Amino acid sequence: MTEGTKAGFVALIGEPNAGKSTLLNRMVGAKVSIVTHKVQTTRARIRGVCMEGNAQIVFVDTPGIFRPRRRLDRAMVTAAWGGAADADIVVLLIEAHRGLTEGAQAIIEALKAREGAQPVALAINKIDKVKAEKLLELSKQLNEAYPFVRTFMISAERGYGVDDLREWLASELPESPWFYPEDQIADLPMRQIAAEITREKLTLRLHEELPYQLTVETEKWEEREDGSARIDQVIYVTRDGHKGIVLGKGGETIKAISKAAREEMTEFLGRPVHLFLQVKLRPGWLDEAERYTEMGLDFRDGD
Ligand SMILES: Nc1nc2c(ncn2[C@@H]2O[C@H](COP(=O)(O)OP(=O)(O)OP(=O)(O)O)[C@@H](O)[C@H]2O)c(=O)[nH]1
Repeated sequence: MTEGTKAGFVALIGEPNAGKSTLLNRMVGAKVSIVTHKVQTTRARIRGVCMEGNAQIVFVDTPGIFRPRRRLDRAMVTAAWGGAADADIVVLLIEAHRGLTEGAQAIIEALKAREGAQPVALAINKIDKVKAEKLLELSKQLNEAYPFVRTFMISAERGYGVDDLREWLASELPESPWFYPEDQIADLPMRQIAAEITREKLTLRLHEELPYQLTVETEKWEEREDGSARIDQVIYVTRDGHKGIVLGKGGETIKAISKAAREEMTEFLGRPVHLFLQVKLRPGWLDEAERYTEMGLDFRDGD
């Protein structure tokens, strides 16, 4: 079907923790990206697709934009801006209670520096956390800082204002045939979704710096005759000492993580899953090109 249809790409940008994944999940109506309380959980460029009337909106959920220090961080930032560059519309998410932070200011400066760029809409998120007067003031301040084409006040978590934003995005998209079959919600391969699920459980369970230095890969995926799936994954750690932390006393930690991940995968796939996790030491993974490609990032971006 091409007659009267619209389709296009929307990039969600914002500081880490602004609520990009929550907004994406709310718009797409399914758990596509991974939401946790920790910052910087979105490493890969994940897209969700949603239908609004005759329009197909393809979201590019970008990693949080921040000041890059490490090589991996730099690759993430390039991926974030790469997503924005490909998009028809950019939506900048700002946290209502934090306002125009230094980080937000840096993003606005970067937006201004682009040439012939797409329209940028402002979405002030987490409005459930502030009073109305403060919102109006913030909206004025932000619109003075950048010529946003529209301003939306939303709460991604509670769903306030999200329908308006989605309807507006649909109305702005160009006429085009759809990119994906209507019932398809995410183009992220199942193996990668399964790895993201395990990584989310690790992040929730293990605190401080450690989760950041972990990566999960799905090594094998076997469809069984009884309708179940056997999934083998490897958790790579960068230091030998981390292995013990991930395994826990008597393997308790890894067992709990495995159970939680398996339950979520079973629910996601709608059929039984047998999950096998292994922990391996790979000191150099942060610098290995292959790992970056698995995460949807271009290694050269970090140079
Ligand atoms: N109170 C409130 N909390 C929200 C809202 N939207 C998101 N959050 C919370 O903010 C936190 C961060 O949300 P995410 O969606 O993971 O943020 P993100 O921008 O994708 O973060 P990165 O992946 O680190 O870039 C989570 O704990 C969400 O539950 C909102 O409208 N109101």
